[in-house]
Order: sequence, then structure tokens, then C-alpha cells
Amino acid sequence: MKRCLCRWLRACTVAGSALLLIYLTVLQDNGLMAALSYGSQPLSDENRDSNKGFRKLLEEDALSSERVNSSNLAQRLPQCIIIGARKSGTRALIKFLELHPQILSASDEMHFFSNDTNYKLGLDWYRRKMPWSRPDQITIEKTPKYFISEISPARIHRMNSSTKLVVILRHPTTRVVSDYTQICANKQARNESVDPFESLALERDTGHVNLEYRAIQISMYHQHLARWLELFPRDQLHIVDGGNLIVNPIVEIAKVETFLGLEHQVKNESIYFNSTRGFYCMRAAKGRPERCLGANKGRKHVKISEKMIHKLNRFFRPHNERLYKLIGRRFSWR
Ligand SMILES: Nc1ncnc2c1ncn2[C@@H]1O[C@H](COP(=O)(O)OS(=O)(=O)O)[C@@H](OP(=O)(O)O)[C@H]1O
Repeated sequence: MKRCLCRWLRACTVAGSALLLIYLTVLQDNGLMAALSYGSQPLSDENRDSNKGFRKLLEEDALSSERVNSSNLAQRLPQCIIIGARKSGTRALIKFLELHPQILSASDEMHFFSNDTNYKLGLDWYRRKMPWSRPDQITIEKTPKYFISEISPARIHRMNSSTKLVVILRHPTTRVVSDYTQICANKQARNESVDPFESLALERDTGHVNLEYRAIQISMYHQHLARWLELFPRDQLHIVDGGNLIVNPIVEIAKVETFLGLEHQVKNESIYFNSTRGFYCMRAAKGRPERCLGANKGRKHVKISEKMIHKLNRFFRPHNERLYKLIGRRFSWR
């Protein structure tokens, strides 16, 4: 009886090993082994792109590793991402949206899709940075760097091609000055010298607008948006008017609520105009103190000459026209 059991166990082990071998060979043929090794040994972008099976699996893997806790909450990949643009009101936008009971946001800018080191940590790492949410809630992340990052559109599309995108745009010249003001403030805090605006914004030899200056590049909105619209349909991208968000936040938030398919729950009563700050702030509510954005938002802009401002406005005009054509909508930027 004992000998019989031993023989039976040995036969099972041999058969099991053979089956495992066949299974692994099939997986390898289908390119799925690559996917299984994801996380421990990240693949290069090239390999990922050449492996269609991997893409699909990456999505499925991401969905299947959603772990629901005992209160029926899970950390979900964002269904909506605020992709930028830097210094256009991205922080105010996400903070106002958080007033909606069905919207939750990651606590920080994740720089996941735009930063190779972070991206290699994998979708599960990214998911674990997300807040715990109910199935009826929407998770949002904002990283303004995504807007100008060449690789981010493809990576977000690969995560989930139905991700909703929100971009907030502000008058391009005002955005450049805000950007410069921020760089100056950061440099001054580190006791570093600051280059005069003109020396950055204009070419030294010709006096033309300097296309190499990053702040100028960011404000040529159509160039960046074109990349996103190559992959995402126009109706999956909502554009917030950054100028209007400052003066009419509820109007802009209501449009985002509609875009996300949510009821309008962020109301005038939730915010108030703080005349000391010169901006709208959030009223205290259940479990949440009254709150304005930090002092690094709404800084007094560095004074730039009228002549320089006119030159920049003139420079951006044709770029704005290209933007309007691309998005099928105009802004009243002069
Ligand atoms: N309610 C409220 N409170 C404070 N600030 C507000 C608000 N609404 C919009 N803004 C504008 O947001 C600008 C900063 O944009 P971002 O948050 O995108 O900046 S960042 O890229 O994340 O650093 C910031 O730009 P600057 O005024 O140039 O500092 C603000 O004008």
C-alpha cells in the first residue's frame, strides 16, 4: 500500500513538471513571460512597444491587482489626469475638485509617466500612491510636467486608453511671467543669482523671442496638445480656462464635473473670495479646515516692461491661432 502511494506520488510529480514546462513554453511564445517578469525586471520602452500582448496584460494586471479592503475601498489607478500646464492653476483646480464627494486625488504630483525612474517602478507602485476610494468615486492625479513630456501620452494611453484628460491653459505670456517669477523665487531662496527676464526670453544676437527658453516653449500650447490628440480623441480631453478659474472657479469646476459625468456638487457655498490673498479659498466643512493655497501660488509677478509684454503677445498670437484650430475653441487672449 505504502509502495503504491509512493509510485503514485512520483508519477504525479513527473506529470506536473511536464505540464508546467509546456505551460511556460506556451507563455513564452505568446510574449507573456515578459509581462510576468514586469516589476522585478522592467522592460525597455522599445521592448514594451514591440510586445502587444504585454500592453494588454499590463492593463489587465493593473486592474486585477486592485485590492479591496474590508471597508470595500481600493486604491485605483486614476481615471482622470490633470496633465498641466505648469503655472496655469493646476493646484487650485485639483483642490476645488476635491470638494466634490466623488472625487479623490493623489496627495502629490506623481511624475510617474514623465520620469523613467518612477515609471520603471511599475503601475502597481503608482496605484499604491493613490487614495483609497469607493467604486463610485473618481481618482484624479495632477502632474503639470506630463503636458510637455514626449513619452507621457503613450504611457497613459497604454495604462488605459479611456483615461480622461484635463488640461488648464492660461494666457501664454502671463504663464511665462508666472513661470519666471517662480524660478526667481526658488533661486533667491537658495541665494543664487537670477538672470534678467530679457536675457532669457530674447536671443542675444537677433533680439527675437528665444525659442530655446523653456518657459516660452511650454506656452506654445498647440505643439504639446497635438501630441496628446494624436492618441486621445478630442472629447476625452477637457480644457479649463485658467484665467476664468481665478475669477469664476465654480463655473469652470461645473464644466469639469459634467466632463466627468458627475452631478454638480461643488457650490458657491463651498468657497469664498479672500481679499487678502486676492483669490478664492475653500470654506471649512466637515472634517476639513478652511484653506487657501500656499504662498507659492499667486505671487506678485516680477515687473516686465510693457514693450517686452507686447513682443511676447505678438509672438504668441499665431501660436494661439494654431491652438484654437486644433481644439476647436477660442480664448480671448490679446
Ligand atoms: N484660488 C486660487 N488660489 C491661488 N492661486 C490660484 C487660484 N486659482 C488660480 N490660481 C493660479 O494658480 C497659479 C499657479 O498654478 P499651478 O498651481 O499650476 O502652479 S504649479 O505649476 O503647480 O507650480 C497661480 O499663478 P501665479 O498667480 O502666477 O502665482 C495662480 O494665479
